[in-house]
Amino acid sequence: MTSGDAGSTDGTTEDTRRLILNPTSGDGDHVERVSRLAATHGFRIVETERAGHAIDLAARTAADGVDLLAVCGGDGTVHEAVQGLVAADALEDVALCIIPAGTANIAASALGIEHLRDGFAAADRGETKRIDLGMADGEPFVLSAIAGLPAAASTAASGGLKERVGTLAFVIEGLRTAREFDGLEVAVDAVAGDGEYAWQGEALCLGIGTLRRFTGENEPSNARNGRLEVTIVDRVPPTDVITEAVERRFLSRETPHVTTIEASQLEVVALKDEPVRFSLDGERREYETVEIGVRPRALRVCVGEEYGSRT
Ligand SMILES: Nc1ncnc2c1ncn2[C@@H]1O[C@H](COP(=O)(O)OP(=O)(O)OP(=O)(O)O)[C@@H](O)[C@H]1O
Repeated sequence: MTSGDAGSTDGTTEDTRRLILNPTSGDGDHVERVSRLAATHGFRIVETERAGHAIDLAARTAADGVDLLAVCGGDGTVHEAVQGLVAADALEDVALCIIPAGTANIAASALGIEHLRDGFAAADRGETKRIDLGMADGEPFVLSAIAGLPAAASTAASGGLKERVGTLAFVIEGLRTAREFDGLEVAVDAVAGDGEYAWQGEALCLGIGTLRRFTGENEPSNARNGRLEVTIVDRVPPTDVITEAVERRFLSRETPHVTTIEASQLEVVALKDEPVRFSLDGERREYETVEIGVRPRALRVCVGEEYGSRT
């Protein structure tokens, strides 16, 4: 195994497949198994040694001649690896394959990769798709940018709840876990398909999704239309949100307190003195003003068979 700070290849082995391994993600019991699978599937491993390390490790892959980068960890590790590829301008040279070993693994799951083995199988099948990349003030995100709910809520809502009420389940889960909640006073200006869209007021939450969707069916987004799914939930009592989530799911009805638009870019401005706290793929960020856009189909990813046949 190569240490995290190892440089490029030693010249004696072909190193076009590399795997960044976060040994601390999930419950941390995946290292041995992943090491064995990586060897079988021809990946050279580099382990992360600290938070943020996957950014540097990914940034140097293209220069080292890597064309397939596997990332083993959860959504946070994937987020960092993509940051590294963007920083090195390497999105065209290096395809990404997620090997799920985190707590929630929302990105892997959205791409049809549920288990470690599925990740390696996807790498071997070699089918890649181009997916949209969200950008928040220049920082890429794969899944979503969420404001207004505690960070814990931006991980997956429980499967059962999601089955019952659809993708808005994450809001309900957030309300359940929030001990105190201040609301979110923001102005949102978006460029939508049919013109400009402006919203201002107090929201319960704001969800901006690429691979992740917040309303509609339980299916994940295919993240290939060059647009962000923007969902604004007004500040209303939790019971209203639950009712509306159910109405949306089962009656496909537009509901008064949940606004969904598709936008190619938007600006979010905090209307209070304090910055707005966002979760970018689960990583915490704060902004007084943030420009959020999308780079259409900028990221090449390996996909599971089911995703491949669906899109
Ligand atoms: N060697 C390391 N030591 C400590 N922290 C690390 C190390 N390598 C990576 N990290 C940090 O671990 C954090 C959590 O990783 P990640 O989000 O991938 O897993 P998770 O939280 O278990 O899963 P998920 O995000 O899917 O719920 C990341 O923010 C990353 O910066």
